[in-house]
Amino acid sequence: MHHLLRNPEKLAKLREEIDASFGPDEIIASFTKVRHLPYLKACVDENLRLTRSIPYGLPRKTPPDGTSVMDRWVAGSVTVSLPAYVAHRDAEIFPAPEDFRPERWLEEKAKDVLPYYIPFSTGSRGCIGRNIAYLELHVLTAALIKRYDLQLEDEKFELEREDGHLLWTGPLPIMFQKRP
Ligand code: HEM
Repeated sequence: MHHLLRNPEKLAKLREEIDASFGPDEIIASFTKVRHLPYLKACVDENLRLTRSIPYGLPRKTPPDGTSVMDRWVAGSVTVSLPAYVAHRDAEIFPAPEDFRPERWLEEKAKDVLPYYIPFSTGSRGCIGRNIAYLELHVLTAALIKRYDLQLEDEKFELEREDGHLLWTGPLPIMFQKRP
């Protein structure tokens, strides 16, 4: 929500898509309905790219006989990790990586970057709750944007973040006004 409020033209574009998909009496649309909204999905993905929930690289151990990691040989039983922060800000993969640009997920080459997109980690220990997370993020974001005009109290407001096991965010003072 913070990214959207800092980028009002993206919020307006998203609202247009959401308004067109809700029926006149609908307040909360079903996931079946909102899951296929391309710009909403792009905003959720762009948010997860920029705001990783785990601030450090999740540790993995190489197999006892060693293995090759990005064309480099790494000995056995060595702890290796790739923080999502680093992968998601590689400018060769995600040009202008600090910008909140949902449009990048709608481009033709979006599928090519998926191996570098790891908000839920990957492999056998990857997040088993990712589908629930997508469901909640889609339904909640769509419902809030449909129902309220949202505005930051101070448009230059910077969100505080604190690294722990998870990344904690500080308060986000938003003004809500019910839409007619
Ligand atoms: C935006 C929301 C979420 C993010 C970004 C996220 C991210 C992650 C990540 C990166 C891991 C991998 C940990 C590792 O590799 O060591 C993980 C694991 C896990 N997540 Fe999530 N998660 C989210 C939501 C959820 C939800 C909603 C649930 C449950 C309803 C959930 C349940 C789990 C479980 C049980 C694991 C451990 C899987 C295992 O070790 O086999 N997560 N999550």
